[in-house]
Amino acid sequence: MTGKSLLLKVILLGDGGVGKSSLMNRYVTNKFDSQAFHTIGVEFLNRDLEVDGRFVTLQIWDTAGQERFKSLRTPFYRGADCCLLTFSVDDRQSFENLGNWQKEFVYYADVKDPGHFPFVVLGNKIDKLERQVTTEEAQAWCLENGNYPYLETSAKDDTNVAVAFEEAVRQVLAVEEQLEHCMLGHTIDLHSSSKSGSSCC
Ligand SMILES: Nc1nc2c(ncn2[C@@H]2O[C@H](COP(=O)(O)OP(=O)(O)OP(=O)(O)O)[C@@H](O)[C@H]2O)c(=O)[nH]1
Ligand SMILES: [Mg+2]
Repeated sequence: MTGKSLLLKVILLGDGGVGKSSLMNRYVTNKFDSQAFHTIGVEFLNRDLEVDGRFVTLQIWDTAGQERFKSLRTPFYRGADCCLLTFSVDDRQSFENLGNWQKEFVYYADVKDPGHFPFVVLGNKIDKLERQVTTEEAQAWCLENGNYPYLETSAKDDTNVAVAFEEAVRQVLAVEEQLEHCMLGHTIDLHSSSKSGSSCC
């Protein structure tokens, strides 16, 4: 266990109305507003947590999903450590737009290696009875598009909300550990006569 707290920026993206602000507010303030207003631009809240013995300050950036606010949200993508691609299970269009959100993020965050960037997909509003997207098709999308973790949440009922943010932290820490491992591999390689040890990057 390390005593130093790590600041991680995670960003919530997805269509207007899927529940991004509700997820952030449920996680940070444990409140739910059934009459929430659309977000204009971006807002952020912090929460401290401990995941697998690591102390983390999670800086959660909540963005406006409506198309007319695109120019207000995209400047805030840079520097994100993890992207939560969010849709609502009762809104098929929001699921079909996941790929556009992924592309928008990669472009404006200037992600150099999208294949290794930690995305997590959230299917929100699972408390609703009338679903338009099944768990299986969401899982299939995640598998095909980068083997991303998929979690089904309800900001209303507080189902899997903490689990979703903890998963985001785990994904970032896993990438960080992989990088450290690669750097260690290179260090060893420099002092070794063999060419092994640098194949992971
Ligand atoms: N039943 C149910 N309703 C939810 C849930 N999450 C959010 N809502 C409702 O869905 C509506 C939209 O939620 P928001 O959190 O404002 O959605 P958003 O993604 O932030 O929308 P934008 O800010 O426009 O991008 C609100 O009326 C919420 O109360 C949920 O898990 N279940
Ligand atoms: Mg919002």
